Amino acid sequence: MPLDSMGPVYASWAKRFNSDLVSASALGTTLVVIDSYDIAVELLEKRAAKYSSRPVSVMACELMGWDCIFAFLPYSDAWRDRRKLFRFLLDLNETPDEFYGLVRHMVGGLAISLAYGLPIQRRHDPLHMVDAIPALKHIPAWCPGGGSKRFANANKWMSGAFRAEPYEKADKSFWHRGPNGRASEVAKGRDLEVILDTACTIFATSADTSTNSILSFIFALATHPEYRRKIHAELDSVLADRSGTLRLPTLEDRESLPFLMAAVMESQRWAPVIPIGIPHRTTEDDVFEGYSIPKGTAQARSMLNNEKVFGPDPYSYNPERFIRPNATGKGVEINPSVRHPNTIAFGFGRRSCPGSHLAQSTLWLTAACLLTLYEFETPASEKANYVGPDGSIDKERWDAGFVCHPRPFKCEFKVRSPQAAALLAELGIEM
Ligand code: HEM
Repeated sequence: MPLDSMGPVYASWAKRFNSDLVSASALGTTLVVIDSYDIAVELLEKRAAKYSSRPVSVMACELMGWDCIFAFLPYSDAWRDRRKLFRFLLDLNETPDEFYGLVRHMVGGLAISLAYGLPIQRRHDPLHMVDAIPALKHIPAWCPGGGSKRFANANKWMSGAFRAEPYEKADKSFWHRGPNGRASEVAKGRDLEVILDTACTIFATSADTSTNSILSFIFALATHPEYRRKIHAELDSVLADRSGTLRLPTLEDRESLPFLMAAVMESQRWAPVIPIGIPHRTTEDDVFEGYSIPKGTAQARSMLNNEKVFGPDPYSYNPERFIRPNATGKGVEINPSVRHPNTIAFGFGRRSCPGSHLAQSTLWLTAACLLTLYEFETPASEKANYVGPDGSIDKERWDAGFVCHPRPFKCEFKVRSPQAAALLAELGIEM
């Protein structure tokens, strides 16, 4: 059973056995790999009452102390309570180089503000946890045992620090947030454990995932300058006024920037942040098209690199797979007949990602602002380390555990035009 690069391995099983449903057993646990969107919907959504628990991970929960993150809890009242409070907190807010650290800091700060209502300073925040995002990638996705106890102990302090330290600092913000005291009413009626777990879950689940999705996007465009140039032209046509003065993009611009949207969609597909999803676990025996799926079976997915869904060369970065000429024939638009990767990337049914809208907005807005202001590219001397002669990315470049991200890569940023420099100056950012 692979513990690394699971997405591509599971996809290769589906291909080898020519089946959208492949089962494997190890250490007394059965795992079913689903390689079809329709089957995932049928089992994980339509039969959600049976398919919404999680495999018990001794390593993650008991040894590392991550059971405070409700993403790993079985389907239970404890999970329901935390998930309800999570929704409330989101609604309330509505809304190895330097750049690695900056992306981490930005996303970590957003997560802390959401979870605890604390403002985050630009860098070197006294709330140092922002820069020490929990290493979700180390958590074995479904394996009930496994992993070293020494490693687990070394990580256990993190869940304590993530849970207790910021809460103490934010305590007041729960009781005083909002002019009508809505937060106070909701928070006061709940057990402190639920509040601590929910806030810590927001931070733990959003920071690592969003950071990695942004880093993958930067990596994709740093190694594919031809697409970056197309996006720059598109941004200029939408964001510059007649005199050439640029403005920053907003979420309302999404539809007017189809190529940028396709580039974002393709980076989510090409480098899935959670390549096999977080496995679900059945709580009752089931039968699907003659196959028996016993109680306790874990299900993982591997569909984002599926060529039946997304077309040929699924391991190549190619935003064009999502676009088609528009009605005027002069521009392009998103092709609605190709599946949107978000319908897979954020999971299925009752356990699907409750932060998906926030994650999508964060990724799109970061991508749009970065490209409006900067050019970035891997230095020519480094390129051969990342990209093969056929344009494909070396698989060794990915740290492909449970949560996937590009390994540290070199990337040079420069302000892309005098108009971009003027916009930065207007924003008060000194160059
Ligand atoms: C690119 C970013 C992200 C990706 C790709 C992602 C993906 C996922 C996936 C695949 C799952 C498992 C779904 C399933 O079991 O069917 C999940 C669960 C979860 N996600 Fe996300 N996520 C992202 C960002 C976020 C953010 C920003 C937040 C919080 C603000 C968040 C909060 C959660 C939580 C709490 C769960 C557990 C849900 C449960 O077990 O009930 N995620 N996410």
